[in-house]
Amino acid sequence: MDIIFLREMRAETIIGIYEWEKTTPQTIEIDMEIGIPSEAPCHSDDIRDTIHYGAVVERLRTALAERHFLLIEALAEYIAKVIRDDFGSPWVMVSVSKLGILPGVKRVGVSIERGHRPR
Ligand SMILES: Nc1nc2c(c(=O)[nH]1)N=C([C@H](O)[C@@H](O)CO)CN2
Repeated sequence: MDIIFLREMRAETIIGIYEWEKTTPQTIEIDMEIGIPSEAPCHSDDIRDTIHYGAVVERLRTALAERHFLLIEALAEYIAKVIRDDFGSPWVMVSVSKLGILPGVKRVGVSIERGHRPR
């Protein structure tokens, strides 16, 4: 399967289980691997045959500005669902990191994989 990857996308969102986190936006970092439905764009050279990565980023930035989650797990699940349902990806890997939230830890996060990845 061919994969589009996006690394270290930063976004502002309300995320967290503690009271201060429910009012203060935090910067999160998102890494994505997005399976594309076919090899067609490699041959056609046509953006209509693939997933427009700019459209993914725009869609997620809008959603993250509006949606609030408690857990990074739930946020990662939401992102995976958007990519699969709205962009038609058969397989995604999504990692969400919080930066500098724990003393002595540069970043902490979760990675999830959804859908089927054909060999
Ligand atoms: N597995 C998780 N553990 C924790 C989460 C989380 O989203 N998933 N969140 C927090 C707090 O919001 C924390 O990031 C604030 O310091 C704690 N543990």
